[in-house]
Amino acid sequence: MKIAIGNDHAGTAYKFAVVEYLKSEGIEVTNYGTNEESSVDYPDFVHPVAKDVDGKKVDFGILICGSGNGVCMTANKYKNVRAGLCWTKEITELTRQHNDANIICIPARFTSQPQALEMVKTFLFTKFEAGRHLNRVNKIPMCI
Ligand SMILES: O=C(CO)[C@H](O)[C@H](O)[C@H](O)COP(=O)(O)O
Repeated sequence: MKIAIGNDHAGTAYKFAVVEYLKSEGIEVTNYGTNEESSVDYPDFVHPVAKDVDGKKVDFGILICGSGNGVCMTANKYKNVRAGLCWTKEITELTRQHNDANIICIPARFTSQPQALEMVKTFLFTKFEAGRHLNRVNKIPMCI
């Protein structure tokens, strides 16, 4: 499995914890996020992740900022990206099972670090249910 990860200054500490977990599992990860806690602009660290997911260079993306919303909005500009904002294990399961999300967006300022790690594990290993959900996911891209 190949993963791309990105974060702004609000997500730096959580990013390091997530990368450590991924590496301990033998998962290949490309880190596009800032490694500093000084203020940066989140889109600069989202576009490379979204491009890799959009171009199917990686299986999944992980994005972390303060609220999770800015990274999510940016990533969802890409045609083949389905980025889901997750704040509980259950929401994370649903974003994979029902929405076939390929990027998880984590709000570092509104989740604990153990919770963020639990969500990452859940996201990577929960399968899309397809069926009725596939019809709906296929209707997401804009037709205009
Ligand atoms: O919400 C965000 C983007 O919508 C991100 O959470 C940023 O991390 C947040 O905006 C950063 O805020 P700061 O006051 O500049 O640290």
